[in-house]
Amino acid sequence: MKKSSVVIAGGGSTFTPGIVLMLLEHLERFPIRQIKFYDNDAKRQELIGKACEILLQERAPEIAFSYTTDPEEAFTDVDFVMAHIRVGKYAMREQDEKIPMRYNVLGQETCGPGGIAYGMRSIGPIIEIIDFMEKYSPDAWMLNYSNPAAIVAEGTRRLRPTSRIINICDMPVGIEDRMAGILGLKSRKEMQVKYYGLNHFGWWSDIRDQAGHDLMPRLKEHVAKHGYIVRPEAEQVTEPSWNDTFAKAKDVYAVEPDTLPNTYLKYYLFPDYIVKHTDPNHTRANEVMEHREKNVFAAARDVIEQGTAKDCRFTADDHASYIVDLADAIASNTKARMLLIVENGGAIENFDPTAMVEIPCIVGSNGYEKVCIGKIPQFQKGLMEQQVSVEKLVVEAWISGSYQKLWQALTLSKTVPSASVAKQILDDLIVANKGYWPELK
Ligand SMILES: NC(=O)c1ccc[n+]([C@@H]2O[C@H](COP(=O)([O-])OP(=O)(O)OC[C@H]3O[C@@H](n4cnc5c(N)ncnc54)[C@H](O)[C@@H]3O)[C@@H](O)[C@H]2O)c1
Ligand SMILES: O=P(O)(O)OC[C@H]1O[C@H](O[C@H]2[C@H](O)[C@@H](O)[C@@H](O)O[C@@H]2CO)[C@H](O)[C@@H](O)[C@@H]1O
Ligand SMILES: [Mn+2]
Repeated sequence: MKKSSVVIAGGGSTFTPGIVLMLLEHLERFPIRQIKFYDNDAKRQELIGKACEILLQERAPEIAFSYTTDPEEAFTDVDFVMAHIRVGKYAMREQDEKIPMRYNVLGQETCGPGGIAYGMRSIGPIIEIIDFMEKYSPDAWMLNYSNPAAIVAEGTRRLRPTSRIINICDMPVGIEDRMAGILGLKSRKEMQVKYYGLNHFGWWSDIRDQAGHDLMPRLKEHVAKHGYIVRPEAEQVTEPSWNDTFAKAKDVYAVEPDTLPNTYLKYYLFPDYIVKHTDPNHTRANEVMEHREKNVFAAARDVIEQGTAKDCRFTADDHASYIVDLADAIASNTKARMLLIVENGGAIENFDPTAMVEIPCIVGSNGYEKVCIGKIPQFQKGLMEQQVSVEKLVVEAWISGSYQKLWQALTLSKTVPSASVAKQILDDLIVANKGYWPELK
């Protein structure tokens, strides 16, 4: 079996050690000869790089390993680019979340004005990474987690339409794990799902077991009472803010009980509730800096100080397993059915063919084939048309440097109450994002 070479772009990410652990766990089915890290922040990447160097040396010394900020070194001789960059890092995520709250509008990493601001920062650097890949390893595939995936995907569709990039999200598989828990199944992989929507904006319309039995009725009964909380009677181990999100799915489901919702729909259907329950001075970015970032970097420091990764506290979850499954599906032509963010092209019959939608695809060595969804209901179609227009306007604004288009994008977002509030938020975001956004005229 051919051994693959992988570069992780955003080497200093909190998710990098998890991906390394997952790659090591799956060497039998997805053999690796080389792992490289690439980041534009040498200092941040060095800690994760040094710790992973020790881990790899102990667990798989045959795998060549290096980390660098030099694009030529990073992108030469690779088969897969696994990208998860955060342009502006947590400091800018904090701004994205706090600025809209000044106007009682929700502040979120990928939804509403925060997601729009993040999108405007991310398009350029993602295109730069695609160009590095195509220059130094033209046959490679880029598997992209970098958010906001919906806007990034539309940006790549417009600016690099023939590039070998696949955009993905781990939220549906995270929810599917919970569904499997609710149903008492061993793994989400025992379910075959039909799902459609935009990224962080979708619905399950059909879920069956391997024998073809409909699992939706049992799931609906549970979600109607408990949302996606698997065992409501037990103590919850998930962070409280995520726990609230999984519980709130109960209310999101009540609005449209024919399907099961992605948790992110709460931001669009209950924005007033979100604003009311958000501390404008301490948002999710603060929580992540105080917990995940602190813990991952402390774990890396421990490995470096002790000179061994024997008892290291790195962990891997769905995020890691999903991207490794995707790489494996391409490398080994597994024809796995996976949710990907792809150009609609008629897969959702009554929806814009140029929209980037999240739907099941069959993945193999030639890339992916889309599963046909057919017609979607009016409620979902209406919401998606509004949201996809926001995403398209953001990309249009980035390409043409248009203040007007970005103002329209913010105005059209279901999370923003009026054009005047949209303008005030936009003007604050322009100041905060100086140096990251193209100049708008
Ligand atoms: N698609 C999904 O479902 C999903 C799931 C989880 C995380 N994510 C995304 O993964 C990314 C990483 O998340 P995190 O919380 O670990 O962030 P993080 O800040 O810990 O890591 C991001 C890394 O990207 C680097 N970076 C920023 N700009 C860069 C550039 N232009 N070139 C190279 N490197 C660059 C930073 O220096 C940093 O080390 C984010 O975009 C996040 O939104 C996506
Ligand atoms: O607030 P954060 O940074 O903790 O999470 C934001 C991301 O949330 C989703 O990813 C989750 C995933 O669903 C869960 O299973 C686990 O792997 O953690 C991830 C990150 O915490 C979402 O899909 C991402 O797009 C968001 O960036
Ligand atoms: Mn996601």
